[in-house]
Amino acid sequence: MNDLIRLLRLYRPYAGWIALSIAASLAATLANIGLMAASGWFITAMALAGVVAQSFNYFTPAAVIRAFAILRTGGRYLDRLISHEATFRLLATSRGWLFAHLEPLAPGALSDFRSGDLMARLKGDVDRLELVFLRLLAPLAVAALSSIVVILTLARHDGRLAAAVGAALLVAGLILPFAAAFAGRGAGRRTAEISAEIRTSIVDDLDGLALLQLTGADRRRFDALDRRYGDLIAEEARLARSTGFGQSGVALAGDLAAGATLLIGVPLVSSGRMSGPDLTMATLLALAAFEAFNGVPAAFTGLAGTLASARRIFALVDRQPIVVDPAKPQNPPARFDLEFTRVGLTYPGASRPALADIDLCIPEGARVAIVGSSGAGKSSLVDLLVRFRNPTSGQIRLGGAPIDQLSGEAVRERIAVVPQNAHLFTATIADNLRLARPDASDAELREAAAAACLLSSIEALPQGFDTPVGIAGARLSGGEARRLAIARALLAASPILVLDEPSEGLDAETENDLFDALLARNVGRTLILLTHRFSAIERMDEIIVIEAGRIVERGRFDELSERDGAFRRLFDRIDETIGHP
Ligand SMILES: Nc1ncnc2c1ncn2[C@@H]1O[C@H](COP(=O)(O)OP(=O)(O)OP(=O)(O)O)[C@@H](O)[C@H]1O
Repeated sequence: MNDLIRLLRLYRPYAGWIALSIAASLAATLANIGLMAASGWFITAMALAGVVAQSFNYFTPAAVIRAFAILRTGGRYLDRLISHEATFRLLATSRGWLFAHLEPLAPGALSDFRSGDLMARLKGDVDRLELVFLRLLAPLAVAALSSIVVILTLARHDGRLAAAVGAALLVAGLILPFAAAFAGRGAGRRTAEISAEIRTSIVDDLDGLALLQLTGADRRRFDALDRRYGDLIAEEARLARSTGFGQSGVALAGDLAAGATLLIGVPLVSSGRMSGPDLTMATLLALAAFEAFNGVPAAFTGLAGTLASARRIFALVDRQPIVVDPAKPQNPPARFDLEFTRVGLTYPGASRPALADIDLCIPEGARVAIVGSSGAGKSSLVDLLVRFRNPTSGQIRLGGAPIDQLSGEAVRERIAVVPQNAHLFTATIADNLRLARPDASDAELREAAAAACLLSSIEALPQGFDTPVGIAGARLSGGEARRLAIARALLAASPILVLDEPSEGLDAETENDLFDALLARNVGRTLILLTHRFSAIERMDEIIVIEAGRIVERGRFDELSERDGAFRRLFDRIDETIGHP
């Protein structure tokens, strides 16, 4: 119930549109009921007049029938127009609203969601939200309001007629749909869950299709998906049976109401308390009133699925971001020295800290390499630096300002990071570069590409900077993709540049050229390298060695190489594994 109320609150900005749509739909439904009833009355009255050879003014009823017919058509057209407009507005804002909640959660608070799952929530689950409005709220309101009009009209003729039809409407409008919804509630919820699971799997499988083929797991995954589709069809069949039970119940209630009208009305006509045409009108009025209830059982059985989708959306919206910006962020500093004071980080649920007692000062313009074996804590350090996470203890300062007093955006504008698997968008090379600076000129793009040793490769392409990079950069080699990501970071012109294994996948010559270019073109800019490669480390001002989350050694390359310490142990190990000179 709480979920339903919360869902209805989402509709509040559209209360006007919803009221308009209900008004148009009500006009069309009443016109339809009126058309049936007036036509019945008219035909019976004409027939009776013919039997007794009496003159009959057919102009007025004919005009009323025409008016009802026009109102019905116009009302239906308006109803479709308004309800679609309201639905699209609702969908557009719901998706925007959900995305606005998602954005501050990335990356930390979303790390346990698969991208397919997020996609399923943003698409399928949001789509289902409209159903409450389109199939439940509006039809139920129209059915209830039109029933009141029908009951009041019948009550003017005879109270028993009104009571009989009212009772049947109550059964058709509430009791049967509730029974159908109760019978189908499990199937409705499971339909939403299985649909979301299938969407998630499809996105995952498509992402990893090449790997699935390589490992021969594609057939197994396909069969598993097929089985889930089988489950979905079975649940939908169950749901359809419940809906069908509800709908046939509504039709039966309508027929029973018409029968009851005749049962009560015929004696009234015989005793002269009711005219023949009025009885036809009352009978058709009762029958037509049930048409408004046709969609109600489906709306009720669909509610469980819609609420399951709403719960999946609320679960996302209710997540708290890992890092919250200060209410009043400080002005960004003018200098860019980095200072870590006794910084520690323990991931939730972890038995040991990923980082502990990190004391580190990187002056503006310094060139520093941070090295350590896999899992030592290098990426965690960078996450803290760009405020993707807060340290569990200690403090980080940028230009003297505690970074938790700065907005995340201000920090990230000043610290550009190129992670190991930097994402490239499915767009052209130029589009990917301009993500960092939309107003960058062509000359600036060329300069950034040259600084990342990528210009000659781009110029060799027939479409140059307008070459599409393929899905997530699939048309580029690993080394090219990495250099494109570096060029993008260089274009951002942030005073601090952090590169995670920038030369991975490059041959020795290109690697050398890349570091020559990076060092020559970024004088004055702080450069932090996370790397295992000697050619890069040798040229850095300082090397910081991390082991199990702690700084265990630091110094210049020649000092550390001579010392029999952690640095030598680390690189002896790498030499053994990759046979580095
Ligand atoms: N989101 C997370 N939740 C829990 N533990 C994490 C998380 N991210 C990293 N860790 C753990 O923290 C430790 C440091 O990981 P980190 O990714 O910082 O290492 P790294 O030095 O960057 O490794 P690599 O060179 O392989 O990228 C590891 O033990 C890792 O398992």
